[in-house]
Amino acid sequence: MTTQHLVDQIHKKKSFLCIGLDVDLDKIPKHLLATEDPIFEFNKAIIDATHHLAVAYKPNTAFYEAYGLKGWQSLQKTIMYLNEQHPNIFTIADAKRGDIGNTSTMYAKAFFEDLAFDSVTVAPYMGKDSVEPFLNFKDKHTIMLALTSNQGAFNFQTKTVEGVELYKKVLETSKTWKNAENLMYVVGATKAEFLSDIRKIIPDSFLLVPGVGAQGGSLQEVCEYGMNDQIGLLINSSRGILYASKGEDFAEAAKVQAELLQSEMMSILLKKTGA
Ligand SMILES: O=c1ccn([C@@H]2O[C@H](COP(=O)(O)O)[C@@H](O)[C@H]2O)c(=O)[nH]1
Repeated sequence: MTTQHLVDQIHKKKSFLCIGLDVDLDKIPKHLLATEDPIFEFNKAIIDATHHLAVAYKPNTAFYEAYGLKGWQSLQKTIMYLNEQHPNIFTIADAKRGDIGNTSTMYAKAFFEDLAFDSVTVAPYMGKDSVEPFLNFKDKHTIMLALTSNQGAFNFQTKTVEGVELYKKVLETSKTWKNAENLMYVVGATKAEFLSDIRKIIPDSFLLVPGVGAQGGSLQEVCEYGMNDQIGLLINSSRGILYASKGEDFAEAAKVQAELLQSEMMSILLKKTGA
C-alpha cells in the first residue's frame, strides 16, 4: 500500500487507529479454545467487529511464535483474511527484526513476499546494512524503532552519543539511507513530550505510536505534538481493545473500545481539518 493510500483511508474513515492483534490464549474467551484454530477465530471476530473503525492491524509476531507452527499458521490465516477481505487496511508485522544484510533480505521476503504484510518493524541497532534490505521493496514500509514506549528506552535511546541523543541520531542518519521514503518510525505514546523535537527531524514521516490504553499514554498529547499535515500517525492499542471482555461478548466489547478511540480521533481530525 502506498503512503497516499493510507492517508486517503485515514480521511475516509476519520480514524488513524491501529488495532494490535496480540493474542494470548490465557486471555481469550474459553469457548474459543474448543475450536480448531482459537487464535484465528479470535482475530476474525475482532476484525469483523472493528474493521470499519481502524485503518491498520498490527499482529505482534511474538504472540504467534510462542505457539510454534500452529501459531505461525494462525498468523498466516490472519494476514490472508485481512488482505482478501479488507485490502484497504494497512498491515504491520510487529517483528522487530534486523540482522546482517543477507539475513535481513530473508526477513524482508518472509514478511513482504510470503506473508504479504504492508510493513514490518525493525530495530536500528545493527545499522544501515541491516535495514536497507527492507527498504528495497516497493510500496512496502519499514517501521524503525526510534523512541520506544517502555522504561528501558532511557537505558540507551536517550543517552548522548557524539553530542546528540541516540534516538535523534537514529532519525537523522536513517534519513540519508537509500529508499528512506519507505521508512516510518515507532515512537511510544508514553514519550509524547519528545514528539516536538522528533517532528523537527522527521516532519513528514509516519509514526507508529503504541502505548495508549494499557501503558497509559495520552492520545490527545500525541496528536498535539506528533500530528503533521498528512496526519502522520497510526495510534496502536492492543490489550485495551482485545480484552475489554473475557466473555462471549468479547468482539462487541472490543468494538465499543475501538469506537471510543475512533470518535476521539474523529473530533481531533475535525478540529484540525475542519472537514
Ligand atoms: O515501543 C514499543 C514498541 C512496540 N510495542 C508493541 O505495541 C503493542 C502495545 O500493546 P498494548 O497492549 O496496547 O500495550 C505490543 O505489541 C508491544 O509489543 C510497544 O508497546 N512499545
